[in-house]
Amino acid sequence: MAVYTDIAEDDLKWFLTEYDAGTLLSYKGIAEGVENSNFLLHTSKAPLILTLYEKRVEKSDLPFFLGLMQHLSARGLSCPLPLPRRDGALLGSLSGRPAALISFLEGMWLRKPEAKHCREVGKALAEMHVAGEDFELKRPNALSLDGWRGLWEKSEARADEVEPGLQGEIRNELDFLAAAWPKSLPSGVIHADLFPDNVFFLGDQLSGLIDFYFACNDLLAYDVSICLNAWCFEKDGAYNITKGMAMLEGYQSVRPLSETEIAALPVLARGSALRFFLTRLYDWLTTPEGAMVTKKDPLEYLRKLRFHRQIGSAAEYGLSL
Ligand SMILES: Nc1ncnc2c1ncn2[C@@H]1O[C@H](COP(=O)(O)OP(=O)(O)OP(=O)(O)O)[C@@H](O)[C@H]1O
Ligand SMILES: N[C@@H](CCO)C(=O)O
Repeated sequence: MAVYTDIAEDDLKWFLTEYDAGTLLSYKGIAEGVENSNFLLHTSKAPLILTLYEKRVEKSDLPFFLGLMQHLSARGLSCPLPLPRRDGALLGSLSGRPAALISFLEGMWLRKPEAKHCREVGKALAEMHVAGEDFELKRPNALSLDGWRGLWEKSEARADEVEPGLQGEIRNELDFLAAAWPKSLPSGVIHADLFPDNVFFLGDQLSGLIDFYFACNDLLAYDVSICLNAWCFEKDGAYNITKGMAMLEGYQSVRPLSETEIAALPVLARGSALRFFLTRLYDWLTTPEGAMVTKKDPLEYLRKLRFHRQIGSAAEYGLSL
């Protein structure tokens, strides 16, 4: 579930008076998601999403996330649009949490994406990268090299409980990535978490991107590698080159990758696999048994990391070089 904070109906009604959002007809908590508390609201005007930001989200980052959605939406990207309050602010407060109302996006996320969907995702990712070019706010990626090391240090002592030998393997990986990480690739605003549950489709048509709460400034091709990891592997752990090819073609139909970006893909994919391995490992080791949050399997990302280690060139991802 992801309703960490409950809301009282009267508080919500009071909160809504700050907006031109109509009167409350109904509301319910949304079970999906792990980071924040989300509610679906029906008002006399429109369906809306209410998000209460929980402790892992820095309040000082919220203007970046909400401003980015506004910016991308103004440039034609389909993503939730934050509703301004009557005083113009995008952020309010409810049940002691920072809170925002955002537009409801029609569609569903795909449990079994196919190559044609991967192509759409690649294209939408590139469109987001282009639309983000003139976004003025900046947010460094807290989950890049330095952040990985910090996260690892919190889990390291217990890592071998998850798989024997992990301690040495991950230490070596961090050292490798610190030495090999590309320094001068094109950078800009990246989504940084564009997994299937953050992309909505209506039929086969992509209807929008959600969940910009990891968005930041980083290497654009790193975002591509996140999507290859999240979309192009099968449940049995095998890389699906047809999906990879479709995703990369979709991306390059909007923003062609440079030769240096292409050459860096295997290293970037190792980094992004490690990033999701580490956050999942930390959650795995720290989420108490019985908590109502579904823990995600860190080993899925360890297997992906091992796959990228034996990649010889980006052609193996489905790129025609
Ligand atoms: N704008 C929106 N329109 C429609 N549904 C939405 C919208 N925003 C969120 N949702 C619903 O709420 C769920 C959780 O949202 P979201 O992924 O942003 O939460 P989160 O807690 O930040 O999750 P995550 O674990 O992915 O970081 C989504 O899967 C979707 O069902
Ligand atoms: N997409 C992340 C979780 C939310 O950020 C994962 O699958 O580990």
